[in-house]
Amino acid sequence: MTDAVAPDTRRHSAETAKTMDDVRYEVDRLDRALVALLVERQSFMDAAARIKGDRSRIHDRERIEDVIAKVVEEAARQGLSPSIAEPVWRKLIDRCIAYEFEAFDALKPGRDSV
Ligand SMILES: O=C(O)C(=O)C[C@]1(C(=O)O)C=C[C@@H](O)C=C1
Repeated sequence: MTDAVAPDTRRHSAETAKTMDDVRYEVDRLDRALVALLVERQSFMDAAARIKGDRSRIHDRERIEDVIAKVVEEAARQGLSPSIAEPVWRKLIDRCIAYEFEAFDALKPGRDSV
């Protein structure tokens, strides 16, 4: 009896993919991995909502530009197109801020600041 996991014979790289089924199998696999990373990122919005005492600190323009600058630099280093990286992260942060406001208000109803 072995507990070895059977290799996934459908796996491809971008170079070995021959059909759109091959491409979509990989895109779906990567999307699942991205969702898992975003769930982890989202969990830190819950933590930020818990830690920030003042509702006005949720939207932090200076930190937003710091995050974007770091992402754009890392995207260039790893080869992600800047025309994907910057707008995707701006939208992601925008949605994370909305989520953080909801989490803050659920945790601290009626609290504008402490
Ligand atoms: O760094 C923070 O203060 C966060 O809450 C995280 C985050 C982000 O999504 O990266 C979200 C809200 C802030 O306005 C800035 C950045």
